[in-house]
Amino acid sequence: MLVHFSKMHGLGNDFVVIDNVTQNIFLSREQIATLADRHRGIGFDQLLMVEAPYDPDVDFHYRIFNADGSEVEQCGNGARCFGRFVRMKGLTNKQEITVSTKKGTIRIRLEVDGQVNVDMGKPVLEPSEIPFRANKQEITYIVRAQEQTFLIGALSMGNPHCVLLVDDVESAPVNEVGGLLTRYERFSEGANVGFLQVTGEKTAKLRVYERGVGETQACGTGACAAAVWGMLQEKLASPATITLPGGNLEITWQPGETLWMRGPAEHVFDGQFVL
Ligand SMILES: N[C@@H](CCC[C@H](N)C(=O)O)C(=O)O
Repeated sequence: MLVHFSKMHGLGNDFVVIDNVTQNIFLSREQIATLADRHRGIGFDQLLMVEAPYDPDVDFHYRIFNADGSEVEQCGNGARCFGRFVRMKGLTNKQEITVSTKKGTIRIRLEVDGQVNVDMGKPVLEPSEIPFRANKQEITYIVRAQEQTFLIGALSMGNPHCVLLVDDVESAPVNEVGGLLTRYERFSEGANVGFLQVTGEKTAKLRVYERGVGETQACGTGACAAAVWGMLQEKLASPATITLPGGNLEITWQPGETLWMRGPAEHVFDGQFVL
């Protein structure tokens, strides 16, 4: 069987996108991990599946798989590529698309300048919903892992995030500490680990060690989570420009409101593989 796909990226966070509205594809965890291999497969950080809606109030359903084959709840850079993909493939002619995901519904707005703005929903701060095992309703915690102590922010954008404030993001131990905290026991589902350096009232730099992948060029939900954490601590103001290794995202949020994430989405090539 031939599977048609598009290779896309959002700030270098790269994807294989499969139209499962007109195709009927099932991939096992192992098959996804093999396809994600950058030496023996196509190579990608996440695989995105565009599906027909289950709910009549939305336009599409969106499934997301990490490079290790695990299915996850949300992907911000992927959401922008999803919006560009469904328009490019003629699956919709709408400028604003409503999409259900494993955790919640997002709204994707295709703007005239080519940027894509996504209503990512409300950040979740309750520990029981992150899912972070803590009993206090706070978002900054002191945690100990492998005899080291960290001050972390823990919150969810549908998927779980941990954020650490650093003085210099370039020299931050992203692989070492990211690799440790992504599996930290109090995150029952694991976590994406962001290293945030605030550089101005509305600017910050960020590197993210993604759960199920490792460090990526950019993490959209990571930028949302880090911006929210910075704003709640009054270290950052909205709208904030978050600079990731792959480029900039603009995050607009006020407490109690839904969060908007704005940035680019690029198509690289179309291809086919045999299943
Ligand atoms: N790259 C993504 C996040 C993808 C999922 C993440 N690795 C997880 O396991 O939650 C983004 O742009 O948000």
